[in-house]
Amino acid sequence: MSEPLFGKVALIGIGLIGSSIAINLRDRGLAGSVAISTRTAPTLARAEDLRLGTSYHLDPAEAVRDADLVILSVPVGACGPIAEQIGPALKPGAVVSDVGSVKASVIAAMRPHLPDHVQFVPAHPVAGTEQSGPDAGFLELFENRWTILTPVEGASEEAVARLAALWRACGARVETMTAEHHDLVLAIVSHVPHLIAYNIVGTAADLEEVTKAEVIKFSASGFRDFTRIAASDPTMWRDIFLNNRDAVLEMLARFSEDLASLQRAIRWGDGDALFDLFTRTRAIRRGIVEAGQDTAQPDFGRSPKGH
Ligand SMILES: NC(=O)C1=CN([C@@H]2O[C@H](COP(=O)(O)OP(=O)(O)OC[C@H]3O[C@@H](n4cnc5c(N)ncnc54)[C@H](O)[C@@H]3O)[C@@H](O)[C@H]2O)C=CC1
Ligand SMILES: O=C(O)C(=O)Cc1ccc(O)cc1
Repeated sequence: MSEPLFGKVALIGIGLIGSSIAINLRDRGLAGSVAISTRTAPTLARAEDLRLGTSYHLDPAEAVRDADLVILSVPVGACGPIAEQIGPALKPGAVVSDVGSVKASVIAAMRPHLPDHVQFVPAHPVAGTEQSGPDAGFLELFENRWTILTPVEGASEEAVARLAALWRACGARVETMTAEHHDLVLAIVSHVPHLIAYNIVGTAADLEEVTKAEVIKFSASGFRDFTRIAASDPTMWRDIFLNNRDAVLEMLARFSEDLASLQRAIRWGDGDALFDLFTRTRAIRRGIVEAGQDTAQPDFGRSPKGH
């Protein structure tokens, strides 16, 4: 058990990420009290059954009253409207954060609604699974994974350091960068790969000459990995693509060019071009494994609860 890092923490949204944070706060003793707010009564009741917090509220403004730290764990498109709801109820000096997979548009949507007397430190734990909802969370989710902080101008160093300490106490490694750079990096390492997975599974599902039964029966592990990713939450991913539009389109343009050159290599029987690329990409994979960044991969979809 650690010393509580914050007195009262308010968690708005209690899906995979919110519930994983709640479990960390509870099991590691990181908060004096934890107020939970979510949109629907059944989800709130489930959070209470799971003992994820110490008080439960349908009204987010009620949950954030007197909170020292507020974390929004909702689809990125919901962050602006929630900031508008909670803005007037925030305590002076409170740290306000989120966990959204896109940063610049979330900051633009939230900032106008936050009073000057709070410290806004947006964050993104780069850790997750394809599961969602309050039952999906688990203690180890953030273990050895990166959390990226994108503090806005004017946030105090003390607020950034306190939030970083909380994420480290959850087992995460912490890095700070601008929101724009975050969005570019995540477009290539997370958003475009998800789009590729949604696309290939959709393509396979629409084939006429290959039946769905055959796709399931003969799916090799590569295709199965795509289906896991393509099972990710539709609302969450719709919001990510709508909110990281420019960076995703930029990376997709590069991707399409490279795909066209692979197409050409296959058409013209250019085995050297294929072999050279596959050799380079194999080295990248080995680098990831050597850096210890593959450790969470086997857990994805196989959390301790057997998800
Ligand atoms: N799932 C993942 O692997 C990761 C997700 N994220 C980010 O974390 C955030 C939450 O994602 P998850 O926990 O996976 O989602 P989730 O679907 O498991 O939970 C979302 C929560 O937000 C609430 N919610 C949904 N729409 C709402 C609205 N319009 N107004 C108020 N509340 C609403 C839901 O009731 C639920 O409590 C998203 O912004 C996502 O981009 C970040 C890292 C990883
Ligand atoms: O399940 C997977 O493979 C993921 O990639 C999880 C994930 C989804 C969204 C994020 O912003 C970060 C991590």
